[in-house]
Amino acid sequence: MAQTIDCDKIKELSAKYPKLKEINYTYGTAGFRMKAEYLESVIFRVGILAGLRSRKLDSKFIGIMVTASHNPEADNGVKLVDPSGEMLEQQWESYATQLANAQSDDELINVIKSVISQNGIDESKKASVVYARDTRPSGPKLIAALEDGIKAISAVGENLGIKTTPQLHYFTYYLNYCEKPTEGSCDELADKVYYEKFSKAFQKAVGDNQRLSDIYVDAANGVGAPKLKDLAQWIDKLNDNIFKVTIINDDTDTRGKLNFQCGADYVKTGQKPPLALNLACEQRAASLDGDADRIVFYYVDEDGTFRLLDGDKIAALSAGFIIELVKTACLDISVGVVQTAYANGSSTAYLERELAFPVSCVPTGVKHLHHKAQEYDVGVYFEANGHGTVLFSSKALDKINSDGSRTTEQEKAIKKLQALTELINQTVGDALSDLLLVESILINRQWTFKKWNSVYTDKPNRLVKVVVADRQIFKTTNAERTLVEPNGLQEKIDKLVAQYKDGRSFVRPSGTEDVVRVYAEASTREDCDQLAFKVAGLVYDEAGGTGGRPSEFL
Ligand SMILES: CC(=O)N[C@H]1[C@@H](OP(=O)(O)O)O[C@H](CO)[C@@H](O)[C@@H]1O
Ligand SMILES: [Mg+2]
Repeated sequence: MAQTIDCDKIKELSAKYPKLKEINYTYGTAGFRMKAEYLESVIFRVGILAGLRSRKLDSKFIGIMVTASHNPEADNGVKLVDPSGEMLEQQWESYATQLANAQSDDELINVIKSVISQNGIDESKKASVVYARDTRPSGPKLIAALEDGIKAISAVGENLGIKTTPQLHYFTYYLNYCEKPTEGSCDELADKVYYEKFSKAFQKAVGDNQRLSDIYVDAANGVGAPKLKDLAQWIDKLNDNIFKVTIINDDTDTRGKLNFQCGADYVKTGQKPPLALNLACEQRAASLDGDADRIVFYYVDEDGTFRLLDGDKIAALSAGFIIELVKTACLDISVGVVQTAYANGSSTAYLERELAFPVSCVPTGVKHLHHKAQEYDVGVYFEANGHGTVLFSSKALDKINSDGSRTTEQEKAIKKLQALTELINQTVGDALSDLLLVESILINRQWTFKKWNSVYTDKPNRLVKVVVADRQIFKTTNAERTLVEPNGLQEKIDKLVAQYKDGRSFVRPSGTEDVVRVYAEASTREDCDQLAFKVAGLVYDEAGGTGGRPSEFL
């Protein structure tokens, strides 16, 4: 008789992690994310769900990442990763929410049984999961809860220890689809295959070109610091004169430092460098976030102005380079770009009008961008905040990797494209892979940051948070650019927007924080700030603002 789930074992282990009655959990854009102390029961149950998903998918490894990315150090979170390294399938997000909210152990068992029957899961199959965490102090305790969940569902778990989120995504794919050497721990192997792959591809992508000036990388005092250090050493071993990086904010030991006044989110939101980084004119710098899946670049120009090269600029740089190679190689491959409403209006205009790319706008959250990008032969997607990657379809890969008689120039372009397909982490946006991608393009083009920045000029923009009593009352449509509810609010926003030249503003509830976000852009900084302030004030006054009313920008 086929083995069935061991309800007693589940109940016994679950008793260690009772659900907090008052909390309603939701698997949102970033999985589950909140104060770490509320997460033990959730993470225990995520272990169970991963086991079920693995059984459903022929015992393939399911990935689990424990991280809260750019959130404050006291927060934590968890995300599930599907076998090919992509984000969890949508239907299973709702199972995750149902499991997390089961109030009693009996209810938990019922949800498990219902997932099993709805999916026709063979309970006797082997279940395999692979998991990692970032550097947060709450990580070890949550990993212990996860391991109990894995045990409860009788799955086999591979612990990768401390990794970046994209490393976990890549290694989940690797375990399922690449040949795995038998010796050595998975923890070490995950680092080795990652460093080897990306350092070699970088070497290939830069070719014989001259290196550029040194670059400072702010690692947000997170996991990106040790991993980038190792990766840079691997690159050095292949070519010690091509990439000189100085890592700052690399303290992963001192409490309270993670993401504090540093990191990609701080820099992008504040449009200023991390604290304690005094940039000389045109000194190149970049910031990662706490789990190293996002990156933004920046410098200060002659008159002291801070210049941010965000996800939109990364998309423009990479799409522009790729299309040039595709054209030189005379390949019949379409390249499209996917953005969200937060993309700067100038970037969309540049991509559509000057580079003639098809550009789509989708709701916030990488999964939406990723899915849309899969519709192109080559899909370039980046959120403005610096999270993104490039996807090469199998059609594109076949054409890039096929043999044929070619001119020397075409051959060179093909080789570069091949190198890019290896250099880009196609499972998910990856700050370290994106850093190398940008660096290799700039090296090929011999471009300074200033030159890169000059491809188009960002419209002044502003992102504001408004705290309201209930953000769930905000409902949007049109890829989140239009409010449907609260009733009548969109018309009022439209009236404000119409008062500003090139004005654009939209309002949506955050999926990761208990706030409503207001975005505004206009042709001048003054207009933009005024528009953002007015829309934020409108939201506060008309939709249950609490705490302080948004203040004007100084
Ligand atoms: C404006 C903004 O940057 N929003 C971020 C943020 O989502 P919100 O739903 O806006 O809280 O976190 C997401 C997950 O990291 C990221 O995908 C998204 O881009
Ligand atoms: Mg992140």
